[in-house]
Amino acid sequence: MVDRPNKPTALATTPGLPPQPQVNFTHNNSRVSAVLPSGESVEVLLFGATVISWKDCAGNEKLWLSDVAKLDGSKAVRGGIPLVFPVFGTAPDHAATSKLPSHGFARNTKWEFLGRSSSESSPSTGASDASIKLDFGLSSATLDDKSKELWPYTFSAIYSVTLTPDSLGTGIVVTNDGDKPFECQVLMHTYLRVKDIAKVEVTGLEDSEYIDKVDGAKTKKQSGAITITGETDRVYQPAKGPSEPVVVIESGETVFSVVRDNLKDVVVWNPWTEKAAGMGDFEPKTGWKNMICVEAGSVRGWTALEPNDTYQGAQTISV
Ligand SMILES: O=P(O)(O)OC[C@H]1O[C@@H](O)[C@H](O)[C@@H](O)[C@@H]1O
Repeated sequence: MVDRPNKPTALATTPGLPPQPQVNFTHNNSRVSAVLPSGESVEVLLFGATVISWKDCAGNEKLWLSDVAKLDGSKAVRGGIPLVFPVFGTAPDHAATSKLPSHGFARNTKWEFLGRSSSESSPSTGASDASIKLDFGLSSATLDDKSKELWPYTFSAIYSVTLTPDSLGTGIVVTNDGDKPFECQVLMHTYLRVKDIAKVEVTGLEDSEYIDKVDGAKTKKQSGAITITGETDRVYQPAKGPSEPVVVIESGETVFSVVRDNLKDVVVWNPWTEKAAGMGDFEPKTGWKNMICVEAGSVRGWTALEPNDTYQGAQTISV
């Protein structure tokens, strides 16, 4: 080959364009992470398409992740945002899903990375407003044989994780690709990190009915803001509709605001002392003080999909 002394060298960035979001594959391609030019980042495990980290531009972690969470695909992740599909908890009375593991197979199955798309910073202003969307796919064609046997429906799902400088969005699109109808439930089981649960209140669910899973599944009505003073496991039917934010306030300051699109229910969960002590993958044991799960989903009743029907649901968590 002839050596060319004046050969052009590759440029690290295109001149005139502000820096763009970066995507990296790590841990033997089992994780995908994205960093915005403004410094915010997100990391997603292909196993379960589980978001395991979301950091602000100063590197502060926004999600709670157990110190001993299994990140090797041997168990659903304790923390981050596990995706619950096609059943919430177990449903012994729902024949089609009764045999599935608790919270379904999506959080226990390796998803495929489908690609990224980004919106760029404006070259004219040079503003750091770039965002990135990472897409993941799961379908009956790639599901393991055991799950296929337990839930013999033909489906495809695309899960999108969108990072902007001040928000994280997760959204799912499920399509019935088969010739028989199926029913499903969906939930984004988000573990939000807080400094001290004693100083936390959750607003936006005032006057909403909820099923109290720690009190014999009684139906109750929320009066005022939610505070956490013991084991809490509630399935809310928000009275104000999905665009009314569910807000996590700590020491009087808003720390998270969750807006839902087509996810009609909200689960609020904190295991408190005893339940945390009983979970082998929950560390530190005092971790319940630093987390609150605010889980956007569609879990009261079932979403029925006829052949070719599509269901879409999404949440945006702003900081
Ligand atoms: O331990 P898992 O299967 O991850 O579930 C954690 C919690 O998830 C919540 O969504 C449920 O409402 C709780 O009942 C459950 O305990």
